[in-house]
Amino acid sequence: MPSSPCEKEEWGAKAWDFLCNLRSGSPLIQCITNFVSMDLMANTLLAAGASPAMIHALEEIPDFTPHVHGLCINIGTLTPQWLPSMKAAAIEASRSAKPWVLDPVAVSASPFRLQACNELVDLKPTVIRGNASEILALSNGFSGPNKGVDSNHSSMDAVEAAKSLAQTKGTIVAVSGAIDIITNGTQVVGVHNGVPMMQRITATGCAVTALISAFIASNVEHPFEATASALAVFGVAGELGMSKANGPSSLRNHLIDSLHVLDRSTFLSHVRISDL
Ligand SMILES: Nc1ncnc2c1ncn2[C@@H]1O[C@H](COP(=O)(O)OP(=O)(O)O)[C@@H](O)[C@H]1O
Ligand SMILES: Cc1ncsc1CCOP(=O)(O)O
Ligand SMILES: [Mg+2]
Repeated sequence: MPSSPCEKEEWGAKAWDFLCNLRSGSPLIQCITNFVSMDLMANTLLAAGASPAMIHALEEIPDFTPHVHGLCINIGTLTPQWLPSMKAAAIEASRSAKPWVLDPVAVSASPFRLQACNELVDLKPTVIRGNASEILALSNGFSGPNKGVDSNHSSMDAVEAAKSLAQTKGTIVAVSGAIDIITNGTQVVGVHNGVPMMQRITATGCAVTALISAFIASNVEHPFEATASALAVFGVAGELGMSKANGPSSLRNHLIDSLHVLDRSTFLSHVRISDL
């Protein structure tokens, strides 16, 4: 549904303010993530103005996690050895009232992964962000053949699954895709930013999940709006980067550069967030 000019301006201004809060506060974000995404995730957080720390040893969680502003947990290269760290960090974040985000990468790939994800969801993430196939699988408890870490569904196919997951688990759910969907179980918002070539760079989904962690850590009173804002900022950076890129490899660099230099008027002229 196209947004009215007033609605568009309100969302744009809000999203820009949330980015300013992130830049001025420079939140410390702990990421327990897959080996593929560590570099892009850390560079995305730095370009946005946050401070990333990829710290995942179980022995370090009690010392380190109480001091972070936000936490990002991503099961992309999950092994039984990593799961206890993820759970301990999630428990510590909840105990110290720090927001945290779960990225259920390839959740349907195996019963082990689905079970691990369900256990993490029970630890009450502030936000779950996945692609459409992942949110459909997590919401429906489906484990079976899918397209690995990539999606073979459109985000719009997962609106009802996302709402149901948000309602039953009491969390915010974000489904990325051509239109990013954000829901708390009742309200549903769409972000119409980004370019299709973002799917041709590995770990862009992981990176935007980390960016959501930084946005909600910097705007703790408004996790729903901050989640939509993070997706819009990342999408706009992708659009600006695409105007200079020749393909996925240069887009990756130009997206990071665009995120770093993003200014208010450029952002406001590109942002497209609306109620669905
Ligand atoms: N067709 C598309 N058009 C515009 N942006 C897209 C498209 N597909 C994905 N994106 C953007 O790429 C980023 C990664 O999303 P996605 O590819 O769905 O995640 P994942 O890598 O976890 O599968 C998100 O910011 C999303 O908005
Ligand atoms: C390719 C791959 N394999 C395991 S994790 C991973 C990265 C997935 O990144 P994204 O979910 O952002 O596409
Ligand atoms: Mg992903």
